[in-house]
Amino acid sequence: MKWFYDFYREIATTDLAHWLETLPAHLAKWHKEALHGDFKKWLKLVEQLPKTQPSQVNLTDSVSIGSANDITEYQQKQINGLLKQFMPWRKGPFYIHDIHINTEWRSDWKWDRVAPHISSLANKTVLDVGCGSGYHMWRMLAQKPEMVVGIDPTQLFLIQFQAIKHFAPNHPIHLLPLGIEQMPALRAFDTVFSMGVLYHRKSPFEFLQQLKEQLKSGGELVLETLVVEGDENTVLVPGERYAQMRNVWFIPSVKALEHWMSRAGFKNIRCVNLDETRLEEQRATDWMTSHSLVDFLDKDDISKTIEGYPAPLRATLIANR
Ligand SMILES: Nc1ncnc2c1ncn2[C@@H]1O[C@H](C[S@+](CC[C@H]([NH3+])C(=O)[O-])CC(=O)[O-])[C@@H](O)[C@H]1O
Repeated sequence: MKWFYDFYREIATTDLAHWLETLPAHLAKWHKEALHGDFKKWLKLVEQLPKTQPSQVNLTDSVSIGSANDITEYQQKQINGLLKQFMPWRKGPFYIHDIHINTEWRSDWKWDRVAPHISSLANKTVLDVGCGSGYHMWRMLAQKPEMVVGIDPTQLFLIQFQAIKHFAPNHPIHLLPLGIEQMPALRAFDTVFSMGVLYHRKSPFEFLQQLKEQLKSGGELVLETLVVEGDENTVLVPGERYAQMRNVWFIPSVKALEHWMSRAGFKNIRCVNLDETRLEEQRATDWMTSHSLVDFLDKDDISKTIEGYPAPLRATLIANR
């Protein structure tokens, strides 16, 4: 697939070149499987997006590409209709020629909590593990890194990412449909982000190790995850569901997570932000019309999930390899 060939060319002469020993085989396998389902239909729809010439790309305080004045009314309707085919849009918001993709999550609020605490990304090589539709990668790009690479195994997120990238194609930003477990130990990234993924992993220590193996010596890990109140020995392992999510395994306290990170060999570990998820941050919209946070909390006491666990509390921790 052309997207991936472009990426191979871009990394061939960089520290990421080792990746080419495994990546083509993983993507070839993925491609064979993907072309059976919805992905094939989505791919055709992405190709129907009209080519436009955006007059501006603003990534500093939003992800905003082009304005309505750059295109005809007909094109705006066409773009809107095609983008709606990629619902549900969960992570954003995006503004494409003034079409507001009002996503379920205000991912910009998470970025506002994280960004003040990270080292500058200028001229850096950056990995975002579990990047979703790539919203935060676009915001990272505003700091002029050398390259931003995201990995996320969810097909719809790859399509949403490519739909956005269609309107701003010439930026060093790539999404690959991989899980972290498919990554060789590259030790080549200056900064590795992993936001909203740790609690989905069955083995958090293995996950921390996998993140560490992507970093250069001295490189920075930015880890954002669900936490609970408690001491070094407090960890919530919920039942089948947590806030209706099925695949949630470990929700540690900040102290426990710091301890885990230290055992995994990270240095200079610090928690830079702690925040309760507000109902306004995750809600149903015209672009994601099904259930959202309000339906996942106890309606008589929103400090609890409907399963009776503490409501989502998220922490950002930063550390170095
Ligand atoms: N093995 C895996 N390897 C990599 N990614 C994975 C894996 N398994 C699942 N994911 C991906 O991790 C992301 C988690 S969402 C966070 C998005 C963004 N970072 C955010 O901070 O808003 C949070 C949530 O849905 O709870 C999804 O996009 C999965 O496809």
